[in-house]
Amino acid sequence: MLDVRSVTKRFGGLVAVSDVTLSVPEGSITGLIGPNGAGKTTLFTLISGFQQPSAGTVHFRGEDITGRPPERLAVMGIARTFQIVQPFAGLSVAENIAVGAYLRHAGRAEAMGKAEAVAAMVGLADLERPASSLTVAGRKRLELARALATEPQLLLLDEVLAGLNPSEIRDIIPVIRAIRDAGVTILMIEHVMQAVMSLCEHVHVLANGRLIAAGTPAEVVGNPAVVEAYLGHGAAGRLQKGAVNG
Ligand SMILES: Nc1ncnc2c1ncn2[C@@H]1O[C@H](COP(=O)(O)OP(=O)(O)OP(=O)(O)O)[C@@H](O)[C@H]1O
Repeated sequence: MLDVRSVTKRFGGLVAVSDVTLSVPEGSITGLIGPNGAGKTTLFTLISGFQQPSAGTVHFRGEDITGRPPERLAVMGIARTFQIVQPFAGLSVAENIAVGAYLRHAGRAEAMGKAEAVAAMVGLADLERPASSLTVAGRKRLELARALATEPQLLLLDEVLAGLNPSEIRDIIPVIRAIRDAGVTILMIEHVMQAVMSLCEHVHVLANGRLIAAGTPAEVVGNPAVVEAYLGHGAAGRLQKGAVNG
């Protein structure tokens, strides 16, 4: 469904994303992991049209979409969430979700109807309350709902679990799986490995802007290059020695 080919993004002298090639199969939940500053969010901004790549191309369903603006990509069926959740504080929960629904439903009644259906799917109740009164977990669900209300085929999730406690994470994992089961392909940036392990069929690992590993979650967490990217040079060897000695 999505093909990222040799994509590079430079900010002056800094290469935030360096020659990254990856694909996301239709119907999958694909993970994108890596240490802080690896270039994950930058790669999302390039796929979703918020920034232009310095080099490389992005194809969606075989069509070159490189550099197209986010609003055109939304119409094509690509939606994203943001790491820092910023609901319209003066609007109700339902109205916030309807903002996304207006993409495909011109009338208020229709957009609000769509918002209610999406809210039920992500487990948001009490839709008339102001969005500003939601807890962090509620805001994360709202962020998910706003993107879903645009009726995407491809959903890019940027750390939807960040800031949640373990029981909130356990509660939202089935919601993400249900979204995929409803026909939405998902590419997710995630630091919570428990979620990556349970949700993703395939994971790509970025470090210093480069793709350093790809495979099933079990394969990548056992990959010495991945262990070193997270824990520092020589860590894989030290861990192995510790395991043998211990
Ligand atoms: N607009 C920008 N201008 C200059 N440098 C930037 C810009 N956006 C990102 N960077 C730099 O690019 C690198 C990659 O950042 P990015 O936010 O993509 O990493 P990340 O993997 O998403 O990190 P995290 O897990 O902490 O969110 C960092 O060094 C960051 O400081």
